[in-house]
Amino acid sequence: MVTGVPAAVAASPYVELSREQWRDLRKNTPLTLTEEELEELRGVEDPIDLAEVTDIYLPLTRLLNLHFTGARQRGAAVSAFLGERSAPPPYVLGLAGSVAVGKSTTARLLHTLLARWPEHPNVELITTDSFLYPNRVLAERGIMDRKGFPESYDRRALVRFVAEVKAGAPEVTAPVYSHLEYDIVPGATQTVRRPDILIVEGLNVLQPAPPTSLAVCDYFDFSIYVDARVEDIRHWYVERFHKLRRTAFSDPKSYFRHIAELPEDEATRFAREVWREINERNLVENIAPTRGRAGLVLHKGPDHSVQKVRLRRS
Ligand SMILES: Nc1ncnc2c1ncn2[C@@H]1O[C@H](COP(=O)(O)OP(=O)(O)O)[C@@H](O)[C@H]1O
Ligand SMILES: CC(C)(COP(=O)(O)O)[C@@H](O)C(=O)NCCC(=O)O
Repeated sequence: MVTGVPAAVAASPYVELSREQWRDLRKNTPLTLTEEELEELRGVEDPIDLAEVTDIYLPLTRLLNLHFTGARQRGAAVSAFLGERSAPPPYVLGLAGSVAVGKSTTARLLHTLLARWPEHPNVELITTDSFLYPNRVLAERGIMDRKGFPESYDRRALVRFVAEVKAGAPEVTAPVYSHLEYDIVPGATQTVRRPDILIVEGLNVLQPAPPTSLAVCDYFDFSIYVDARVEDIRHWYVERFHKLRRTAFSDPKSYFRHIAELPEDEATRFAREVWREINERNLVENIAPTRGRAGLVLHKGPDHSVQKVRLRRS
């Protein structure tokens, strides 16, 4: 095979690119973040490095910018046909993957990088945890240990939210979930105001719709699945748990404040159990089976660096 040419995956709509092949597709996309800005963006939680931004995320924003432009042109063609002069609808980008695979980190980076393009300065981000049922409802239904499974979400409210944004509503509001309190915050809302791009990040955003209704992914212009080996994700989950134990869990408002006082080995045991009984099950049963629906799959190695990219051609 000629090197540099992406491999077509046998009997699959994807082309597979190595990290190097993908990196070269950055072409002349300018570097839009300095080391200082990256520092500001990553905060204490995200030790993402600049090479990862330049090699992986800049080519990705170039692809998304081209795709966005194509979607706008298609929208304009339909408007011309209808003789309308309406504003173009927001471009909706879905971002899926396991708990702890790095979805929030990827979403935050894309948010910042995409907003630097003149064609789409107004980027909004919503995470599907906003549409989890409050703990009271989960407890009433006996599914407190199923948080993150499809049935723990108010899926109709989520679909309605994205449908309204996509329809160009001037203001659409969503509830707010607090990871600290491990619950929906009563009365709190966030508002999305006609963005150029809406990023919808969550475990189950690629789940197909039940018969006779629509799913949130029916409104996506493009979608990304963040992938890694289960053993690596488990390790990141436990590592993040310990990091949180030293920081957020010691807050008196934290749902997990009792964990901050546990000895290290007991906390590890607890984190592994939550991983195994909730998050890994959800990954295997519900999340991983949706990977083949994504427009792009980013496959990470054990150090979080993206090693392989699969891009759907059709
Ligand atoms: N590119 C990266 N480089 C280094 N660490 C990362 C990267 N992406 C995520 N992480 C770390 O992995 C853990 C899980 O990432 P996070 O974005 O919180 O996952 P999710 O939103 O999928 O639950 C966090 O501790 C985060 O800091
Ligand atoms: C809040 C989550 C369900 C993720 O929600 P998402 O925004 O992906 O819809 C997840 O982070 C979570 O809390 N899972 C429950 C098990 C656990 O505590 O790890």
